[in-house]
Parts: sequence; structure tokens; C-alpha cells
Amino acid sequence: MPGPSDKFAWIFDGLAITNDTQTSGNKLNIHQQNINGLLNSLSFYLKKVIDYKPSNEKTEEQVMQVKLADLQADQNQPLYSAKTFEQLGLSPELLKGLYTMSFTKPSSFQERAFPLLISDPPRNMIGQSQSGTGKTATIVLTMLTRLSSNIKAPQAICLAPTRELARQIIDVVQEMSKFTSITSELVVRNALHNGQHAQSQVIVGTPGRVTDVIKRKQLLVDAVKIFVLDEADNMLDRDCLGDQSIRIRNMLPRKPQIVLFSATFPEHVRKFAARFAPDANEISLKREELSVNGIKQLYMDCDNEENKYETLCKIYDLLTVSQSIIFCKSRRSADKIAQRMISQGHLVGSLHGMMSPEERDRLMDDFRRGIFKVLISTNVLSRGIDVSQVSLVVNYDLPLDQLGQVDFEAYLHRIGRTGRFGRTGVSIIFVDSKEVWKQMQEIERHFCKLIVHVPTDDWQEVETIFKGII
Ligand SMILES: Nc1ncnc2c1ncn2[C@@H]1O[C@H](COP(=O)(O)OP(=O)(O)OP(=O)(O)O)[C@@H](O)[C@H]1O
Repeated sequence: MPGPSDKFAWIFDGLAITNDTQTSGNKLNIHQQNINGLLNSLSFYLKKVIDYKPSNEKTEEQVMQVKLADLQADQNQPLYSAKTFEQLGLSPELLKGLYTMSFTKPSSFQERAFPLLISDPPRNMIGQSQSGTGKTATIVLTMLTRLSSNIKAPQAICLAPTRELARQIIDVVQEMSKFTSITSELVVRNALHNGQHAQSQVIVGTPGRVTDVIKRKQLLVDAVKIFVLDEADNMLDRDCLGDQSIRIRNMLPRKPQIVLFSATFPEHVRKFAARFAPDANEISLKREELSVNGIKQLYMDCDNEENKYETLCKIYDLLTVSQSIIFCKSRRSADKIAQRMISQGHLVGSLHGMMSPEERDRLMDDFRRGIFKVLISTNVLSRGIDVSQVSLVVNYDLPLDQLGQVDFEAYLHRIGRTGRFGRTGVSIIFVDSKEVWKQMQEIERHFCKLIVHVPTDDWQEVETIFKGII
């Protein structure tokens, strides 16, 4: 096993090369390149030296890989698969992309859905799988496989309900397609000014903006052969997003393959989905299969609203949490909690729909980079967002629908921001009234899953419960 001293040998090799070039002529640019290269090597290897651990100590990532390999070999797990990516018939360029992303084997959903999605003639699909089990990756691989690389026009459109999710999906498209010649672009608010055209083969966007640019002929849809709705139940169930999605589908002249994916498909939306994507292959889950086992669902009693805030601060004071998302009922309460926490020295951000697109992008990017560890939000971030370091989700307020009833789907999506693809995580509900207590019991009954009590008067026990998970 090479140790830190072997790494230094590389640095000295680099120095020798630099000196050689310097004496053999006055090619300043080569000299500069070598210096830059040398500095890069130096910082790279110094980081390695700092990070160096004796070989018997595994890094967090290595531990995760071993755990993932075990989960993917267990037939009872949603991440299990009998097949490899090679056996799914992906192109060598896409396989290369997957391997650089450290994907080794498909999940159970990927193994089942992908062959159905790429079969000929193309058939629509309504696909359901637990949060964090690789639906986005399946969407992206399907779009990239279905395209004809010689047709240089939009051929695949994928819609997502929020700007954040659309940005995340385009990142996955670009990462997975980096060894291909396929082009892709994002169509959200602020993208495409007057006179500009979306000409890439893969388009990812939000329904409003995509409708707009198709109408203005900034996006020509003649060659579109696959149309995907991510978080489809949410899109079809919300008046505005549903109408826009229908309008876009009706503007596509060729009858495209329609793909609808989500972790949840409540009964009333399922019927609508079947009309939107007729004669579809279906993969569905029973209600009791919906929640992911790697997410430990807990609750804490709080005396009142103020005590909820105190409990929250205590969690961050006493526990070491890698990253977390706190869900509140409104933009105002998200901002208020963020301001209070910031004034007490916590590094937090709050993100909601009232912010400018630039502000939202900056906040999300900073959170992904780990610049701050706590993100306070509303339901705008409940779906699809994938930040693997998120190990804790706090339901500061439970999600309610317009009638004031528990929104089971939103709850499931919220807690699904942790425990992604074999990782473990914790979700906590703050129970501060009889009403919330009853709502929590409804959640337990709905998903057939116990939510475990955590004492707030014994923080040592709280630490023990959380140890090893967050
Ligand atoms: N086969 C795989 N091997 C390793 N990692 C994977 C694999 N498929 C997906 N992932 C990773 O797992 C994480 C979750 O995947 P993804 O976001 O596609 O889940 P999802 O099912 O779309 O979740 P949600 O329901 O929350 O939208 C991502 O970080 C993704 O890169």
C-alpha cells in the first residue's frame, strides 16, 4: 500500500521535469504550464497526505461502497439487482459515464424499468419506486439511449416541478453523457433570451418556461420522441403544472413515448396518469413498501411553538449532523427561524419560492458544496433534491393540504431527502399539540410504519439514538 512518502516522490518528479524545461529553452508558456501543473500536483498530494489514513482505516466513502455492495446483493432490498449495467445493453460511452460516477450495479427499479423503457416499439411507462432508488438516473439513461445522435435537434424533453430539480437533472444528464456527443440544456426562468433558440438534443426544464419557449418557437419540437415528467403525480395534480404539461404534450406533433415517474402515485392521480400516458407499462408499489428502511422515523415532544425552536437549537448544539433540511409550513416561518438561528451563530440558509432565481441557485449551490450545513425550506424542496450528505430531516411543521389534512405524499418526499441509495438517515417530527400527535398517528397508519419516540429530557439518550446514523 503506498504511503505519503510515495506521493512526495511524484512531486519531486514534477520538479525535475519543470527544471528541465526551464533550461532547455525560453518557452515561457510551457514553463508556466509546468508551474501550474506542479502547483496542482502539490496541492493534490498535500491533500492526500493530510487525508492519508493507514490502510486498515476505511474512508467514509469506502465504508459506504462496501455497505452498498451488500445491499445490492440482498434480494429483499430495493437496491438489489441480478444484472449488471453491461447486461442492460447500455452503450460503452454511457457505461464509461456511469463508472466515473461510481455506479457499479443497477437498483431493482433500474433493472426492471430500463429494458421496458428502451424496448421497440417504444411504450409509455408509469413508474413508481421509493425515494433515492435511482429514478432520475433511469430517466436520464433512457433519454440518452433513445436519441439519434445524428439528428441535431431537440428529441427528449424532461419536465420537473421546480427549478432546483430541473437544474439537478441537467447536471446528471451532462455527467452521464460526458463521453458521448449528445448535447443538452436547461430551460427554466431566465434561460433563453429573445432571439435565442434551444437546439440541444435533450431539454430539461420547468413546465411554465418550456410552454413559453415552444409557443414563441424558440424551441422546435418536431423531432421530440420522448417526453418525461419527473415527480409526475405532483405535476399532474397541481392545476397550473398539470395544464402546462398537457399543453406541451399536445404541442408535440409526433406521438412521443411518455414516461411518468414518482415515488408516490395517489389513487386519484393514477387514473389521470393512465389517461395522460395510455397503454403504459406500469411499475408500482404497495403503500407499506413506500418508506425506505434506511430512514429512521422519530418524533420529539415539544411544549409549544417556542419550545420547538429551543429543541431545534439543542439538536444542533449537542449533535454532530453532517447536513440537514428543516421543513416549515410557510416562507415566513422559514425566514424567521433562519434569522434567529443565524443571529445565534448557526450557519444556515433558507430557500423558498419568493426568492429570485439567482438567489435560489446560489443558495442551493452553496448547500451542495457544504458551505452551510442547514437548509430551511418549505415544500418547494420536498421532492427529488439529492444531496447525499443530508442525514437529518426535521419536520418542524407537518405538511398539510389545502383542507388542513396531512399531506402524506409530501411527508414521504420530505423524509426521502435523506437515506439516499443505501445511506442511512433520520427524520424527526416535532409534536407540539394534540392535533399534531393525531396527524402523526395518521402517518403511521397510512404507511404502516412506527414513528419512534425520542425523549427531550435526556439528551445523552438522544445522542445514543442518533449515534451512527447522522
Ligand atoms: N445504480 C446506482 N449506483 C449507485 N448510485 C446510484 C445508482 N443510481 C442512482 N444512484 C445515486 O443515488 C442517488 C439517488 O438517485 P436518484 O436521485 O436518481 O433517486 P430518485 O429515485 O430519483 O429519488 P427521488 O424519489 O427522491 O426523486 C443519486 O445520488 C444517484 O446518483
